[in-house]
Order: sequence, then structure tokens, then C-alpha cells
Amino acid sequence: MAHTPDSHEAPRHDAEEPLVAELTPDVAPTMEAFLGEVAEHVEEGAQEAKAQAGSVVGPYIAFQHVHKSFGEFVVLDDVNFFVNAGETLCILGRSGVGKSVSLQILMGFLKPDSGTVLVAGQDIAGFNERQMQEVRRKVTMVFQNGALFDSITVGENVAFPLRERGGMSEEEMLQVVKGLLEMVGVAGMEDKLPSDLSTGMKRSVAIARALAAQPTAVLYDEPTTMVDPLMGQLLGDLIQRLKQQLHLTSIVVTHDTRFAENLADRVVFLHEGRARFFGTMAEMRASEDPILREFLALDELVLPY
Ligand SMILES: Nc1ncnc2c1ncn2[C@@H]1O[C@H](COP(=O)(O)OP(=O)(O)OP(=O)(O)O)[C@@H](O)[C@H]1O
Repeated sequence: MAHTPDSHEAPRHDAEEPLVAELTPDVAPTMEAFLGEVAEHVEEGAQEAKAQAGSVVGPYIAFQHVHKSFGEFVVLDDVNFFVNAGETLCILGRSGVGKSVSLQILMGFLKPDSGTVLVAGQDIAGFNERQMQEVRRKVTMVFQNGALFDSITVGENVAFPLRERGGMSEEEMLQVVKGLLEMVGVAGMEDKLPSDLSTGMKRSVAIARALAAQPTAVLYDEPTTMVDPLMGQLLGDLIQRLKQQLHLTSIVVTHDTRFAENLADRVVFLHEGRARFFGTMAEMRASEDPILREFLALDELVLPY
């Protein structure tokens, strides 16, 4: 991977490039073992979800006829989409169409008015907080602002899920924290406070913390907005490598159709309460639907590069 300091090209990471390839040698073996465990969890999660669905293939995460209103205001009206284990779904749409609300419903922070919400193969619509905490061990969310704990260091933020799970020595924990921070492009930031970091860095740390929890699926809210193109590319490449090498299931809310083009197995386009389109990005580009065409055309104009 050629990269010079004055190069304007962001360094690219091929999806096949091992996640540990660029880690410092002192952490690489621990990280290899740690990521191996993540991949095992992911595989177990996929098998569990299949067993629950009683079939060989079944969605890992899905909305089935989901409705959600705030007072008179209908945000989601009979919305359907799914993502299979190991796949990536991008949720597209203009501002205010319910993309973040959809993620919050999947995490159980908001309840749908009706419909089935499948997460890790289970219908969570009627789950209580304790049951949701179990689900959130498997499916974690990376918020736009990172949602880090402000009063503790970056290193302690990433160590948090490791400590919660237990079974790791302090030395191993330090190595995993160091390795995860290197992997997400913010090496050496352990002792900083979240307030010392830029938006993109906070998001990277949030991804490191999400991975520390050894999830089976990660939901990302606008991972590439408000970050410079280099950081955006790094985060996009990382999400792709996590999919390719660990088979993590992902849902990514984004405005950026180029990002969706590179990453998504399928996209869902929300518009006026409905899932106006659900399919591949190529199918979306081929669609004659004037609303889709307008969204894609505007997106071409808005994107800076
Ligand atoms: N807790 C809430 N109470 C009342 N209204 C809400 C609540 N959460 C979201 N909304 C409304 O629901 C609509 C959808 O919001 P949402 O944040 O999901 O949009 P979005 O598609 O993610 O937009 P953006 O791209 O701007 O983030 C908005 O009109 C918002 O004001």
C-alpha cells in the first residue's frame, strides 16, 4: 500500500487485506486471536438465527410491516426490508424520512406501533429492557457522534466492553485496545479524552469499542458524514473488511450513494413513510422511478469528489 505524506490519495485497503496486516508486531498475535473469536461469535450467531427461523436461509435483521408515528406524524408506514447474516444493507433517503428512527427501533430505543422487528433472528418488538440488553450484546450501534463516555479516556472507552465480559488479563486488554485503535486508524490515542478528538476520530473509537464487544452485527448511523474524505474512505474500507473477513452483518444509514455502491448487498430507500425501493444498488440505478432518479441525480451534484 503506497502512501506518501504529501499524497492527496487516501490509502486504500483491499477487502481481502488482513485486518491485522498493519498492526504493530507486539499486538498482532493477540489481535489475531481476538478477531478469530469475533468471527466465531458471528458464525454462532448466524447458526442460532437460522435455527430460530427454522430454515437454512433467513433474515438476520428485518422490518416486516413496521409502522411508527409520533402523534399525528407518520414516520414509517408499512416498511419492509431485510438483511441476511453476513450481508450489508444501506438505508438511503433524504433528511427526516426515518432512517435514524429505523435504527433506534432495531436497537429497542424506540418501539414500533405495529409490525415485526427481527434482530439476530428474534422478534424484538415486544422485548423488555432486560431482553434488549441481551440483544445489544450481539447487535451494537455506532452513533454519529460516537456516544463515547466523556469522562474516561479513549483507551478505557474501548476497554469497557472487554471489562464487562471479563476473562482477560490487564495486559491482554491493553493489547486488544491498542490493536483495535490501530485497526480503525487512530493509533496511540489511548490516553486522550474523547473531547480531544475530531468527529471522525470519535467515530473510529466508537467502532473500536463496538468491535471490543465482539458483536455479530453493527449498525452505523452516517459513518462518513462530517469527516474528511480520507477518514471517510478509511471507515468505508474498514466496514468492507469487517464484512469480508469476519462476516459481520451491517446496516449503514447513509446519504452517500457511492458509499452504498461499494458496500451494500442491498439498499432500502425510504420516502414519505414508505420503503419506496428495496433491492441492489444496480437495480436502483436502473429504476425509472422519478423520485429515485431525482435522489440519485441530486446526490451526484452534492458529493464533493
Ligand atoms: N423521539 C421523537 N419524537 C418525535 N419526533 C421524532 C422523534 N425522533 C424522530 N422524530 C421525527 O421523525 C422524523 C424522522 O427522523 P429521523 O431522525 O429518523 O430522520 P433521518 O431520516 O435519520 O434524517 P437525517 O438524515 O436528517 O438524520 C423527523 O421528522 C423527526 O423530527
